[in-house]
Amino acid sequence: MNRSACLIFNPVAGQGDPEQELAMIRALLEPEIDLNIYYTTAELGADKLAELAVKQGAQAIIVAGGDGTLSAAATAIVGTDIPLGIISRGTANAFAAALKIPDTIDAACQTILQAGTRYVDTAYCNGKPMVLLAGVGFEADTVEMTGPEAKKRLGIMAYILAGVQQLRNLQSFEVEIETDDKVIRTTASAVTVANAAPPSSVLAHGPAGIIYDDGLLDLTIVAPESKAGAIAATFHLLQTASSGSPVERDDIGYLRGNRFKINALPPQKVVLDGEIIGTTPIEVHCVPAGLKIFVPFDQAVSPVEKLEGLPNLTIHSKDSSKIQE
Ligand SMILES: Nc1ncnc2c1ncn2[C@@H]1O[C@H](COP(=O)(O)OP(=O)(O)OP(=O)(O)O)[C@@H](O)[C@H]1O
Repeated sequence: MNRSACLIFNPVAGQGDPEQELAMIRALLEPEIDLNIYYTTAELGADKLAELAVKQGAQAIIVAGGDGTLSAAATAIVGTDIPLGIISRGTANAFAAALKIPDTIDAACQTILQAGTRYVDTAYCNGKPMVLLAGVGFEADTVEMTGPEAKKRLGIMAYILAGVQQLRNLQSFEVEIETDDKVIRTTASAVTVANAAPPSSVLAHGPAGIIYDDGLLDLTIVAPESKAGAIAATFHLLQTASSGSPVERDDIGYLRGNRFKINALPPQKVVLDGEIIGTTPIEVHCVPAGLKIFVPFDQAVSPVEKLEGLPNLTIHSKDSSKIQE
């Protein structure tokens, strides 16, 4: 019997030809997977469609769109244990880059067909699901300056150009960061809390590598004192992001934790997985192993437990004395 999956397809994502892209996805997947195809519309987003797929008991959910579509769908999928297939068709495709999964349609479909999966952490920021990162300050201002027209015209360059423009009027703010065991106060231009981050999200790359399955979040504080310092700090972060080594500058700090409360004065804009969600304060906490995603074979992790299917199975949780059947 064929596998089955719900395919959530955004017909306006990215700069390609959606009809051709859908035809390619169907040609690659349908010989082995029965697809139930849902199209996103301006009114009916990927979050609602993924919610419907979960309710209908989908065996797997495949999302074909940009980061916005993926992020919305993830809202309904976190914690369900339904495997998520990612077919990136957007501008930045930060999810694929951060989670180290292929970003071409062909390779993404092959990855789904191979059926290897692994768990990745997710997080919640002010009650909203977060797969990648929350940026306070500089990054949020950059995203706000990058309009849809510029994205269509320039692709990823639009973000870089907005970032360079933003450096000209670099603002700093007072920030208070609270973890489970300490309160940190400093002056900063950008604070980024990352669960996973592509190399292009340079402001997230203070620590040596952002680990997306360690049950922890990585926080980076960038606090340059001048425009020249900001350029030098950004360049240093670019290097550490590509080499996987930690930063070594006084104006960049980092720490790991499973939850952070961040307050800023004056209040700062906040970008969550590429979308502006409002202003500080924010509270972010990690959801260890919140999503199960299809990954290429060399990254797939064998499950550590398989009990379902055993006869007369009951599992007693020692914590809550709950019985799962
Ligand atoms: N049928 C549709 N018509 C108009 N807008 C749509 C439709 N389906 C989804 N959308 C909108 O598409 C946006 C999400 O697009 P998405 O982020 O996936 O692609 P992108 O902008 O090309 O990529 P990226 O996020 O990488 O820049 C959402 O704002 C959503 O409301």
